[in-house]
Amino acid sequence: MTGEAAAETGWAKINLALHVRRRRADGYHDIETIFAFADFGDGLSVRAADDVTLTIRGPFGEGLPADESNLVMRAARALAGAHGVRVGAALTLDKRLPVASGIGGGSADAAAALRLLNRYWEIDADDVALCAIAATLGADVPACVDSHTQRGDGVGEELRTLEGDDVRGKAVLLVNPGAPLATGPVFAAWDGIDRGALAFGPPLAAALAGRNDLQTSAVSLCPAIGTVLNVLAAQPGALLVRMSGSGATCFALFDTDADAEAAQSAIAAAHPGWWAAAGRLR
Ligand SMILES: C[C@](O)(CO)[C@H](O)COP(=O)(O)OP(=O)(O)OC[C@H]1O[C@@H](n2ccc(N)nc2=O)[C@H](O)[C@@H]1O
Ligand SMILES: Nc1ncnc2c1ncn2[C@@H]1O[C@H](COP(=O)(O)OP(=O)(O)OP(=O)(O)O)[C@@H](O)[C@H]1O
Repeated sequence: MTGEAAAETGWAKINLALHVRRRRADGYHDIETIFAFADFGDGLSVRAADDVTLTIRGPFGEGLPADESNLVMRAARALAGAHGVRVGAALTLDKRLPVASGIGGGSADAAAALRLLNRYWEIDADDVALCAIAATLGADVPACVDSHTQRGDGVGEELRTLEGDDVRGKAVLLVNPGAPLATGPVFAAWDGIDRGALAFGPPLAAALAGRNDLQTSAVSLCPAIGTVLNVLAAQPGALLVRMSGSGATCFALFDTDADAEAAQSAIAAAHPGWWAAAGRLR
C-alpha cells in the first residue's frame, strides 16, 4: 500500500499578529494570532523502506537530531499509529529554515510529514482528521496542515478562515539575526499585561491594527531582534514590519517583489551573518 516517491514542503509560518491575552493554569498562554505562510520552506521527500527512517541535510540540518524526538518522526509515528499502517517510509528532510526561530520550522515539517505520508501510505484522511493528529504534536502544527492564512485562538489550534484574504501573494522578506531563541523563555518573560483583543476582518487590516505581544520580551532576551526590526523598517516599500512568533525571525511585507528583493540584497550585503529569504505569502 505504498505510492510513488513523493515530496512536500514545510512552508515557513509567519504570525502577522500575535496577541497574548492571559497565562493559563497549565502554564500555557491563550493567544490570538493571524497565521500566514511563505511560499518557501523545508523540503521533505519519501521513498520506499521497510522501516520509518529520517535523514537530515540542508543548511540548517547540522545538530538537529534525526531520532524519534524529531517532529517529522513524531508525526510519522502518530499517523501510522492512528491508521494501523505497518509499512515503512524513508524520509529525507532538507532543512532550509533556521531552527528555533519563530517561523515554526519543526511544526511545518510535522505538518508536511502528515500530508506527505497521508498520500504516500494512501490513507486518505481529510484535513479535520490530520488536524486532530497535528494538535497532539504542537500548538502551531494544525495551522501548518493547510498552510494558508488563518486566524488562531486558544493556543493557536482553534482555527478559522478570515473573510477577504488581502495578504495572499504579498511580497515578504524574512530576516533572522542568527541566534536561536527558545519559545518557553519568551512567554515566561511576557509582562502579564493584557493589551486587548486582535480585531477580526481582512488579515492585513487586522494585522496592521494589531501587535506581537512577545516582541518586547524577545528583544530583552535577544537584543539583535531590535536591530533587525530597525533595519527592516528602513527598507523602501515596507508596509508591515514585525517579529514572527516568539522570534528571533522578523518579517516585512511589501507591495512589490522588486522592493522585497532589493531589501534582501541590501540586508545581505550589510549583514552577511544574518539569514534573509524573500518570497510571497501563499
Ligand atoms: C509563539 C507561537 O509560535 C505562535 O504561533 C506558538 O504559540 C508557539 O508554539 P510552539 O512552538 O508549538 O510551542 P510549544 O513547543 O508548544 O511550547 C514551548 C513552550 O512555550 C510556552 N508556551 C507556548 C505556547 C503558548 N500558547 N503558551 C506558552 O506559554 C510553554 O512554556 C511551552 O512549554
Ligand atoms: N524537524 C524539526 N525542525 C526544527 N526543529 C525541530 C524539529 N524537530 C524537533 N525540533 C525541535 O523543536 C525546537 C523548536 O524548533 P522550531 O524550529 O519548530 O521552533 P520555532 O521556529 O521557534 O517554532 P514556533 O514558531 O512554533 O515557536 C527546536 O529546538 C528543535 O530541537
